Amino acid sequence: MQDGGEVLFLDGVGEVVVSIGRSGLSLQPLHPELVSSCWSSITLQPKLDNKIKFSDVYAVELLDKGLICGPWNTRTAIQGKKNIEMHRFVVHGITRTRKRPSPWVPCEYIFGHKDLKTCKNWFERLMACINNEGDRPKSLMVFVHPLCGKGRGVKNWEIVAPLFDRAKIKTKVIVTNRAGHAYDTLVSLSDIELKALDGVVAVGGDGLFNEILNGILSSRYKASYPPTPEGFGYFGSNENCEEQTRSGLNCSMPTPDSANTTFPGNSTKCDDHEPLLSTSQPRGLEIPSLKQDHLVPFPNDWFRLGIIPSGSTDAIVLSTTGERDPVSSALLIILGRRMSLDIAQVVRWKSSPTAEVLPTVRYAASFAGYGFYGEVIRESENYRWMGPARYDFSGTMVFLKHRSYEAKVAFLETPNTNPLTASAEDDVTGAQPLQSCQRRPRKIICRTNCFVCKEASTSGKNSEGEVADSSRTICENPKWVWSKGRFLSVGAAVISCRNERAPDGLVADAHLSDGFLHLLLIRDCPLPLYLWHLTQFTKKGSDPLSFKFVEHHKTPAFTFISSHDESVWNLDGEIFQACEVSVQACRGLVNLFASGPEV
Ligand SMILES: Nc1ncnc2c1ncn2[C@@H]1O[C@H](COP(=O)(O)OP(=O)(O)OP(=O)(O)O)[C@@H](O)[C@H]1O
Repeated sequence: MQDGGEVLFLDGVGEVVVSIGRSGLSLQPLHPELVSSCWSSITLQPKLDNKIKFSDVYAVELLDKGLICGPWNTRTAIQGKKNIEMHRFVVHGITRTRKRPSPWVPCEYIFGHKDLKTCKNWFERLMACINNEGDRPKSLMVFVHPLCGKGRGVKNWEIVAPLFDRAKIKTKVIVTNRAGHAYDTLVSLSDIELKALDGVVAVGGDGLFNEILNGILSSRYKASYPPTPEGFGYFGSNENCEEQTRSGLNCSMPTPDSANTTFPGNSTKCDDHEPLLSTSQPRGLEIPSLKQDHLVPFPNDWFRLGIIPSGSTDAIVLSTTGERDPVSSALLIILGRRMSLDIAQVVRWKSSPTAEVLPTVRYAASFAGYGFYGEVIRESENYRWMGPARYDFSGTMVFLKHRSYEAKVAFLETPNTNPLTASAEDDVTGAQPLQSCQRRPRKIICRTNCFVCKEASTSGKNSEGEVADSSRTICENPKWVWSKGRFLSVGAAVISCRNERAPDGLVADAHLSDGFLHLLLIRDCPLPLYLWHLTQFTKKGSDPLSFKFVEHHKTPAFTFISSHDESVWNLDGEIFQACEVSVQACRGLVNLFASGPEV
């Protein structure tokens, strides 16, 4: 190779001078007059940029000797293309599809040279450059849910698996055979085994992702339970909980006996009706000890979770990438994109008013909802045979019942918790007409490189790359605010929860890692008004939270108490029976193979 680059043949372009820079390859066609713009419209061939960034190259391969096409232009199309047999190597990159700006598709640049040694030399140098791109995963565990969506899990994995092979990423693939399979596998994985992985990927929907999240965190994340308001809590009555009072907040620590009494495989005592619990086999699990030093503490800076969207809603993927495209998501994983994600820690104190107090921890990545949201999930279980259409059907049924629930909610007010809608006292009857709220602040939408999330995540890192656990010290001068009455629903969105029905999500300006929950309290109101509110979610750019019967509070934590017998919550689309819960946002608790929504 000479200074200033080397002449190689590029398939469809002809001779180009190729040189390696710090961040990518530069290409200069030797005969630009011969290069037609239409060559790039051939599938897999990218628009000819003068630069191929290493951060966008997901694999390099040496090919057998074969034909390389000359410049692809109108003249060659008429006269016939001049193909030359050469030694070849291929650079696999990504490009955007023409129709929409966002989804990524793989593309390839095939280079040729008459000398095999030259090709090998280029191949090795490029491999070294790609390997220098930090953060790319080398080993992943992949769970494939064969029945998710309309049975798309296996098919989607078959589509993207060759990309992982090409990128030389080792994948241990497990096709789940029951609910709870992924959870059990991850809980029983030793820390040494987990440490050998760069991440875990769900080929499924939000439910499989939730299972993986809980499987990873339940025994490895040790933190205080969420703060609770004065007068609430079972610290005296439960020997398993150590009372802690910090900054005027009640905080209790999960203990070996209490922290992990929740999910399929490790529930010792269960008064739930969660489908996961009934289908998994209970088994004795090692209970994590607080004194045990985990090799994989959470939060940390390296381990990541990924999703290849294949479910019926895929709200987590849509909210974190802006797309619902298995190939784009696979490329984000392979290229090692990273962003941190807040997680809601949900502690159930009681599953029903008469049940004994048994703190049970669950984690949710997108949403925790009660009332309407919980009922829809419970009802939809009766209509599984309908497939994803069951949500519309049961949603309509539950809507028509128009049930409201007596409940008390206390949330932490912080300087960031300015009232985003009408105050709780504004409308006790819930029967006021629609009115726009005057005080709603300007929405800052979370996007790729979001400055709001960046600010939050950089403030909590220590020198060893571990992320300081910031979820415990929530705010300096917290104040609990109570909201009581009859609610149609109570929900907490961790992220925007975009989905195909709600293009802006439940909360358009929710951020992926700012450390806050968006608490939505929907007070009882006449059915037509409730319908009006719900239909606003389906319209892009509308403001479904600007009704007087809707309270919207940005808060780090809240506590909920209902005396209703059949209280069910919806956690990331999965059922969770609970009448008393406390919830907190754990800022940046996990990392995701994503770079934020490009919306
Ligand atoms: N092989 C399996 N058979 C039955 N259920 C499974 C299996 N693997 C995972 N599950 C469970 O199925 C539930 C739904 O999974 P997921 O959300 O990934 O798919 P989905 O098609 O979006 O489903 P849903 O519409 O029920 O939310 C999860 O609780 C998951 O744990």
